[in-house]
Amino acid sequence: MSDKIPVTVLTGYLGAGKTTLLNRILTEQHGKKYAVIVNEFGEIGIDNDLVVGADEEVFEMNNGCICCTVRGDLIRIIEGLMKRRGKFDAIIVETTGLADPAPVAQTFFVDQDVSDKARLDAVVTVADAKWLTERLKDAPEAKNQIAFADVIILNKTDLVSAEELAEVEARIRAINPYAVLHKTQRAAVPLDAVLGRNAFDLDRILEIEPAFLEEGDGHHHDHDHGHAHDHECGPGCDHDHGGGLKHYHDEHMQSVSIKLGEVDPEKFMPWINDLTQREGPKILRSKGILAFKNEPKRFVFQGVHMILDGDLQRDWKANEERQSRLVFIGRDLDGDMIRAGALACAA
Ligand SMILES: Nc1nc2c(ncn2[C@@H]2O[C@H](COP(=O)(O)OP(=O)(O)OP(=O)(O)O)[C@@H](O)[C@H]2O)c(=O)[nH]1
Repeated sequence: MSDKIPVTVLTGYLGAGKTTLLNRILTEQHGKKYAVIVNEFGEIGIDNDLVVGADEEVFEMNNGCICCTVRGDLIRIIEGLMKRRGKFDAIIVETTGLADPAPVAQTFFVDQDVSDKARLDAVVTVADAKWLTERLKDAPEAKNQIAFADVIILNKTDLVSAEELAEVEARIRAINPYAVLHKTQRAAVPLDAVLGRNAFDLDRILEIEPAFLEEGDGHHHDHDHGHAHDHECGPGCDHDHGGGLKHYHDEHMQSVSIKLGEVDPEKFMPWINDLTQREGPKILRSKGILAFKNEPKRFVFQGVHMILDGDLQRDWKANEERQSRLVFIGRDLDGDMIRAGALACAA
């Protein structure tokens, strides 16, 4: 048991602060070596590029339905890591904001090879104090992420009043009275609040999810995809949720990914500001790494609805192509309009 490698699953809805927390963990003086596995919604990997850390290795899982392709991918990556044992002290899995944590957590129990060598240390859920209340109404994944958490990081307390904070905390407690909860700005928590918790409690999960340990028969899928449209699970999906929580895949969620060359900041800044102000309610998440003309540093922007952040970060490396990449995630996005607007910012 004790020589099993601990795995921390980092979850939380789009833009809650998972990468912020991950970077905080990785930049702290910990003297440990972590393997980081990220799984991103959207065609162009941006997140893995924003994870800092010279010592860590970052592995990217495929996009897609976490219960099918991604789970196979997760197993494959972990098995690969196991072959190189001794090199890592722990594994951290950052799931997409749209992922249901159940199938990820389940992997550590139902897959024999994985469960022989790795143990789920804790599910850590980052919650956005500003937006969680809204998401609990329209995004079942957000609720499941809270329900499954052993540790909850209630982040972005700077964006809400004391009353709003108390309200969102009460909502969290109504779903999950057990998790240890930390209120933070910029996900500032001590490392030991998140790692090495030995907190995953299978009995509690079986109470809320009685079928958690049951592997499906490989054909039967009764997880609810949120609407009438039938979801085709790919081969290899052996995932079956019985009773307990409802599990959804939000198939209305789209991502628009754009690549272009150098960008003119004089065009880009007003465009992105205007776009996120106008379309902010629909754009749940936006992010990009931009090559501004005549600028040696990479400009990184991050948006959650209409709240935008952006700054110049590290230099472009000599061997790196000066390419701009943008991703927008949301419902009912006008992809053509967004794409045309972005391309018009070319330098
Ligand atoms: N105001 C405020 N902004 C924050 C805080 N923590 C993180 N952010 C910002 O929120 C945005 C999203 O943070 P990320 O850490 O990228 O969120 P994420 O959960 O990894 O996002 P996805 O992986 O896309 O789902 C970034 O612009 C952060 O700088 C906070 O405590 N307060």
